[in-house]
Amino acid sequence: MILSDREIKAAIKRGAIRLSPTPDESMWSSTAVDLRLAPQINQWKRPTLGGVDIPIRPADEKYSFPALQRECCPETTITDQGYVLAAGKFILGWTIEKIRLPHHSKIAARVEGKSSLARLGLGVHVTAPTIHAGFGDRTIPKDYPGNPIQLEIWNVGPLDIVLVSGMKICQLIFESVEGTPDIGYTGQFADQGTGTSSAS
Ligand SMILES: O=c1ccn([C@H]2C[C@H](O)[C@@H](COP(=O)(O)OP(=O)(O)OP(=O)(O)O)O2)c(=O)[nH]1
Repeated sequence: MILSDREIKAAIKRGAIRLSPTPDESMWSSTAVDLRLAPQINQWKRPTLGGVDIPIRPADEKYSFPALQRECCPETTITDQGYVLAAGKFILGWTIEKIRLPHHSKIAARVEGKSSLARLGLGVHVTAPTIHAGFGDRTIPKDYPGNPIQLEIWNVGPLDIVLVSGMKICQLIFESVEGTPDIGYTGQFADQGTGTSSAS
């Protein structure tokens, strides 16, 4: 079941969802909360060894997706003039907001686009919107704010689109999970955005 704004705020209050910084009033709608674009973006360049072989990569950290991202997806910063995402281009971005979903809280989320941007051809993920129960919750300290969400930003429209740091870029939809998951989120992106993984 999708949580209403009231339920999301109540969950934040009791610590079942952590979202920081706290969204301002302009970021709320009835069943979602907007998130903003951080200044750091990453652009893919071709790997030196040719194609990408993620499906057959050994489970060794040095061959992992985060390692590939470190090697082939250098970071740049959006300037005050903004970043022009040309028609047909694809970059990775981050949300300013960090999120933590304690897995015992039985809440998961989905990151989705905003219609006003989608109508221009701007997308924020490529078929992978799942934010797992337990995301951002691997680090134990109670006051740990969680991790940012990485956005797969693409422009399929005919116009170049200027991305500005701090703009509302996507929205989060929260869902209640039936039953308590056995495990939290321990996948390869568990530490993303913390400075300890490629995706930071
Ligand atoms: O647009 C998105 C979607 C997901 N995530 C984060 C939250 C999610 O909990 C985690 C893992 O997502 P997913 O399960 O889709 O990744 P995977 O490719 O299956 O990797 P793994 O199995 O290691 O988790 O990545 C993002 O940062 N951005």
